[in-house]
Amino acid sequence: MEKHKINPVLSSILLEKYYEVLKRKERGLYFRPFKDRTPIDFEKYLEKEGFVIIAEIKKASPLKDNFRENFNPLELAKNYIKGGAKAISVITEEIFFRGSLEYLAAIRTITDLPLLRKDFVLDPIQIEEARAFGADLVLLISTILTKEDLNELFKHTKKLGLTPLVEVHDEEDLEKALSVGATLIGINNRNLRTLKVDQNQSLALFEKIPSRCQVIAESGYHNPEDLKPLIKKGFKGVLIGTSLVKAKNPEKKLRAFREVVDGAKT
Ligand SMILES: O=P(O)(O)OC[C@@H](O)[C@@H](O)c1c[nH]c2ccccc12
Repeated sequence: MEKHKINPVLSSILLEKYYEVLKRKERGLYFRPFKDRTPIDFEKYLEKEGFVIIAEIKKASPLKDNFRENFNPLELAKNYIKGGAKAISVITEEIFFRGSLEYLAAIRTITDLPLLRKDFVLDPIQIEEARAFGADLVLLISTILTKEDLNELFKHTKKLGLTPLVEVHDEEDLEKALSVGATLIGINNRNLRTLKVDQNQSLALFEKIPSRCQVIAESGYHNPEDLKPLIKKGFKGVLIGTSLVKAKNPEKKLRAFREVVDGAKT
């Protein structure tokens, strides 16, 4: 696939998002349950934590419908908390991932852990939503944004007191992220143009990131042993979705990942 040809699934998602943004702008944002809450400074939080596991609430994906029977986002979040998650990522995209902003707000009522709004953010109004529904962090995906848009969204996120997690997949994405001043970077092992996952992507791209940045590895982690090379290299954390959501016992699965993290400390 040519570099700039966007995957048809991704272009459908982006089209849906433009439409959602238009609807939101027309309707306005009236329900703002957490508008007075002070968000957590996630970069400071990371400095005092060791390697963190960010556990993701992910009902489905464009490639796989419903990862678990009887999906209950609150139950899952409780399992993650008991299993030792240091932050929770909540996918809020509704059509392809079957997520919801409601899940985000509901989870905020049961925990003080940092929460990430995971969506395809194209417009500042989505950052206002994230803040209103209890998020601390917002994912900004470098691949789908121009440098100008990334810059505007990055500044807006900071202005609202939230932390931008800028997601990159390759050097071109990274160059954009660094040019807007990103200091918290997520390397997605999944190429959003081909949808293929390669764990080596994180390890390779890490080398190109200046040491002032804190780096999180994202996607495709199923085996606890896979965290060892990340910890050794100096990653600050990992984002895990599918393997936890699919697990019979997500709390136990998370504990297995945690054991590798705790073991690496000694
Ligand atoms: O389910 P996985 O392979 O553990 O991956 C989680 C997370 O990295 C993935 O859901 C993700 C990373 N970047 C995204 C952007 C949009 C939607 C989803 C994502």
